[in-house]
Amino acid sequence: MLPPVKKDRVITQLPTSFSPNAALHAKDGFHPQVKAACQVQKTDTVSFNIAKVIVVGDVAVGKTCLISRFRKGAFDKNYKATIGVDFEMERFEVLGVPFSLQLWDTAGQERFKCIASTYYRGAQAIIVVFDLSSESSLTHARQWLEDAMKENDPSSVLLFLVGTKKDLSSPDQLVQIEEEAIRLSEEIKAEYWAVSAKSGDGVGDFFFRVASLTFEANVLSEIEKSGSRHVGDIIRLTDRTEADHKPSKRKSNCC
Ligand SMILES: Nc1nc2c(ncn2[C@@H]2O[C@H](COP(=O)(O)OP(=O)(O)OP(=O)(O)O)[C@@H](O)[C@H]2O)c(=O)[nH]1
Repeated sequence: MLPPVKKDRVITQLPTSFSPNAALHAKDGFHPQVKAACQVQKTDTVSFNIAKVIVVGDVAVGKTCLISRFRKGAFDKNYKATIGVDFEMERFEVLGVPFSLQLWDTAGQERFKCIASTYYRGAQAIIVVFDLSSESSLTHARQWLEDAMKENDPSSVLLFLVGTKKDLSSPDQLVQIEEEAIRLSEEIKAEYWAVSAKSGDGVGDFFFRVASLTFEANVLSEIEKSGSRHVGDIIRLTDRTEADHKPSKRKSNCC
């Protein structure tokens, strides 16, 4: 039996995007069909609803710190490279329905890239991270995205472009790099966010947005697949047990 979802992980409304290109993603709230499906479902019939999220980007851009800041509210200034992939699960409740994000933190180091890429498949969201104080990490973002997309269906994956280490840049430096980041995010149809794992700025809002949008996409996809007119069945159709989604660390011979 899983413990109840923490009170500060309860989502009742679609969080606003604080992205500078928010207009691109503006929505009044959750899709009406999603709200209807959630209203009639009985939470005791629901076990787990899960979205796989992969986090990619250059070495030391701050992928691990971004996840730790949200999950543990902590920031570690010492760099410890991710070896291959790390996996974390964060539980939410969205519109009364238990929902989890499987967060796959992949290594940015070239020598681990091959191992990490074997975990890209089946993602519902891809978070491409770059460092706001490093132009080259933004230039490489496109390649990270292309590699991650090779393993996924572009029509069903949500994309986020996240600039980290906002605390390190002056407003003038930020304007310059953000211009390019916003241009890229519009081109690849990603939501752009600027955050700091050190101060926590934007981190919570960002993950709440990821959880809400992936939840909504999951339910809508089930509605479409089932063609069901009985919205009460939708949530039950999307039920997946946590056990069904336990990652199996596959061995790879590719590196
Ligand atoms: N000032 C500042 N430093 C940060 C921030 N986020 C991460 N760092 C620092 O950047 C370094 C790398 O952070 P990580 O989170 O380990 O980077 P990573 O992208 O996971 O690295 P790999 O696992 O090698 O791919 C660490 O020394 C962090 O303390 C931030 O928001 N602000």
